[in-house]
Amino acid sequence: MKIGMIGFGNMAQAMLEGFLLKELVEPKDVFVCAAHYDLLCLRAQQYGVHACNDAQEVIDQSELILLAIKPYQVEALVPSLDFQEKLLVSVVAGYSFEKLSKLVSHGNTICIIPNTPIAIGEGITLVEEETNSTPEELASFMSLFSPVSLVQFVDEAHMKTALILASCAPAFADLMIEALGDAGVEYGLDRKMAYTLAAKMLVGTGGLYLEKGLHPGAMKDAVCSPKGMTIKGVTTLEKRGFRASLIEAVEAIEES
Ligand SMILES: NC(=O)C1=CN([C@@H]2O[C@H](COP(=O)(O)OP(=O)(O)OC[C@H]3O[C@@H](n4cnc5c(N)ncnc54)[C@H](O)[C@@H]3O)[C@@H](O)[C@H]2O)C=CC1
Ligand SMILES: O=C(O)[C@@H]1CCC=N1
Repeated sequence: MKIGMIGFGNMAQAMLEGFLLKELVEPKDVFVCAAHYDLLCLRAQQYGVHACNDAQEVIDQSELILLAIKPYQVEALVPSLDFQEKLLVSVVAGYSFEKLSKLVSHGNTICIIPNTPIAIGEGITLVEEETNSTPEELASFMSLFSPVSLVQFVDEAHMKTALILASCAPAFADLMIEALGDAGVEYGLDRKMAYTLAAKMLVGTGGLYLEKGLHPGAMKDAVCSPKGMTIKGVTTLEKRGFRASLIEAVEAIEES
């Protein structure tokens, strides 16, 4: 399948890396454009994909088009494009199907929110339930995204909350890896090893939940021995409002 990417920043490159890793597309079948052509050419060369002059050229060359520009760039660009009855898959946060499809000429639309771990085939892709895509188009979309991510269909009312947990929270996890890494370095661990331990701990703890389905509180209790080491850290985090901070972070985005 020939795929196009309008916008070739962090999210587009993460998706492309996942698709290439799982051999879902070949670089010669990928067409990309971005705001700065010279920089685009350099990045496109790194992946072996085609750099196009503009978004219309991307659409001309592709069968399925991914829209990966910033939300504030959508109104100025999308209405000027002719999608030629091809499928547009938008990753733009804050653009529901109802809002985006009004701007799309001659093409069906699926609104999704992926997350950056899609680059290693461990992503989450939230898909807004409302779409005008055909069953064939939906099957094409699934063939691309299900090998690289957990695909979850979500109603429009809950897309924002789901995207905070799936797509914003990787940044929270990164803060945790960085902070635990700093603490490890403070006590003499090599920095790379400290980050690796923290990162693998997050992957394994998440995996344990997904595999066993235990309550997170029960998983925490299983680590805390009576009068042991872990409970001292847990009670310190509770006094400092660790869980409340995470809840407030979600609320801050939700209410923005
Ligand atoms: N970064 C993330 O983790 C996630 C991002 N998203 C969504 O992905 C979209 C892109 O975000 P990022 O990749 O993080 O931003 P970015 O700033 O890294 O990339 C934006 C890209 O759009 C290009 N662009 C700007 N104007 C253009 C135009 N007129 N024609 C063609 N390309 C143009 C820029 O050159 C750049 O390549 C946003 O709408 C965001 O809401 C969704 C889920 C997660
Ligand atoms: O921060 C943002 O706006 C984008 C959307 C979700 C993750 N990154």
